[in-house]
Amino acid sequence: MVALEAKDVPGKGRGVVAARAIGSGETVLADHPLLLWPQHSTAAAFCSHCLRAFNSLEDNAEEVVPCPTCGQVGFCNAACAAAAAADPGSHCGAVCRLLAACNMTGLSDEQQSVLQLLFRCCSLRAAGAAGDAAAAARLAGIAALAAPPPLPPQDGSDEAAAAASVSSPISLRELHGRLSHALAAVGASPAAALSLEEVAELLRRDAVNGYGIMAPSAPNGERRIRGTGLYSQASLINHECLPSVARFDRFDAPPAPGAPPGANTAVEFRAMHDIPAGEEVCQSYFPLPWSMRERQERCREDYAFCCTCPRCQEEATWSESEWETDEDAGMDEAAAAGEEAAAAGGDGGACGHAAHEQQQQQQGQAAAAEQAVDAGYINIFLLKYVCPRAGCYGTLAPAAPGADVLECNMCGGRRSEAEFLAELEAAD
Ligand SMILES: C[S@@+](CC[C@H](N)C(=O)[O-])C[C@H]1O[C@@H](n2cnc3c(N)ncnc32)[C@H](O)[C@@H]1O
Repeated sequence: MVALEAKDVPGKGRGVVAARAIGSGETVLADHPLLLWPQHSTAAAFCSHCLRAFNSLEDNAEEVVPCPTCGQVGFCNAACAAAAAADPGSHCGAVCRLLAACNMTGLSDEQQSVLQLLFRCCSLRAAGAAGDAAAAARLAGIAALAAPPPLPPQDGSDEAAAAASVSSPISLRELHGRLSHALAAVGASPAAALSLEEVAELLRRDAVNGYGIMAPSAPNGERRIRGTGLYSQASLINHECLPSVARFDRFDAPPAPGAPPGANTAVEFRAMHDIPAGEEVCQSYFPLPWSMRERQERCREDYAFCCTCPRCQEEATWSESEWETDEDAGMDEAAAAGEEAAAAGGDGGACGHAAHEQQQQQQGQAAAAEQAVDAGYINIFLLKYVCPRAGCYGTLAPAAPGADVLECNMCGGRRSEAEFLAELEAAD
C-alpha cells in the first residue's frame, strides 16, 4: 500500500488514508485474496481456483480441465488445476470430498456458498495444524478482519441473529451440524473442526468484509455473482456514499506469460479524482445511485454501522418537493434515485443504537459536518461517476492516471470529459 496508510479513523475502526497526494486515475492498491470461493449455483461455469469464466477461454482456444476428484467442476488450465490441488484454501481434494459428502438438501444458494467458505477454512485449519505455515497465516489474516458485534436479535433468539447472514429457515446450528457431519463422513482430522461460535464469527467476517465478484451479465442483462473473496488490505477501506476510489477487477483476463495461477484474482482500487495527502480513502459498498433508505438499510443490516457521511447528512434534510424540482430538471436515474432518500430522510434514525454505535455516530457526524456537501455537488458527482449505461449502476473512474476518459468498473464502458460536460449541460 505505497500510496495508503492504515490508521484508526474516529467512529469507523481502522481505515486507510492517503500517505501522499494521490492523482486522479492512480491505482492506489492491488490486493490478492486471502481466500476466494465460488458461488455454489454457478460454480460449474467458472474456474474453481481463480474464478475465471469458462466462456472466456474460447477466445484463446483453451479448454476446461475437469476436477480429478469430482469431475463436476473444473479449472481454466492445467496450472490452475495443479495450484488448486496443492492449495488447502482452494478446490483441493479435501475440500472437494467435503462438498460431495455434505447434505445440501434444502439449503439456499447462499447457504451452500457459505459451506464453500467453511470447508475451505476447515481445510486450512487442518493444513495449519499439520505445519503448513502459509495456511496458518491465511487463517490469522481472516481472523484479523473486522467483525462487528452481532446485531441485537430481531426475534429474541441469539441464534437467529447470528444466522441472519445466511438467511434462515435453515438455522446456523443446522448448518454447523451438516458441516460437522461432512467432516466426520470423510474422516477429517479433528483439527479441521469449527465450533458453532467459530462458524458464527466467520459468517460475520464474511458479511462485512467479503467482496462479491460479479459474473459477466447474462444475455438478458441479469447480474450474477460468481464468487466471494476476502482481501486483507482492501478490507480496511471504509464506506462513504461519495467515495474517492472505485474497485476494478480482471478475473477473466487470460494469464500473462509467466504469471502464476491466480494472478487474475487481484482487486484494484483506482482514485476517481485527486485525493489530498492525509484524507481518508473510501469506497462505496454498494451502487452509488441507491437511495438513502437503501444505503442506510444496507449499512445497518449488513455492515452494522450507521452511515453519517456528508451525502447522508445532506440528503437527510431534503424534502420531497426538492426532488420534484430535480425530476423536472431532467435528472437522470442516478440522481432521481434520491427521491426515495427524501422519504427516508425524515426517519433518519434507521440505524440501530447500541451505546457504542451512538458514540461512533456522533464522531462520524462531527467529521462529516467538516466536509459538508450540498445538493448540487451530490447531483454532479452522481452524473459524473455513475455509469450512464441503462441498468449498469457501475462506477466510473479515469481509465489511466490523469486521463480525461472515465471507465466503468462494471461494463467497461467509457465516457470522455467532453461527453460528460455535454450531458451536464443537457441536464441543466
Ligand atoms: C470492510 S470493514 C472496513 C475496515 C474496518 N473499519 C476495520 O476496522 O477493519 C467494514 C466495517 O468497517 C466499519 N465501517 C466502514 N465504513 C464505515 C463508516 N462510514 N462509518 C462507520 N463505520 C464504518 C463498519 O464496522 C463495517 O462493518
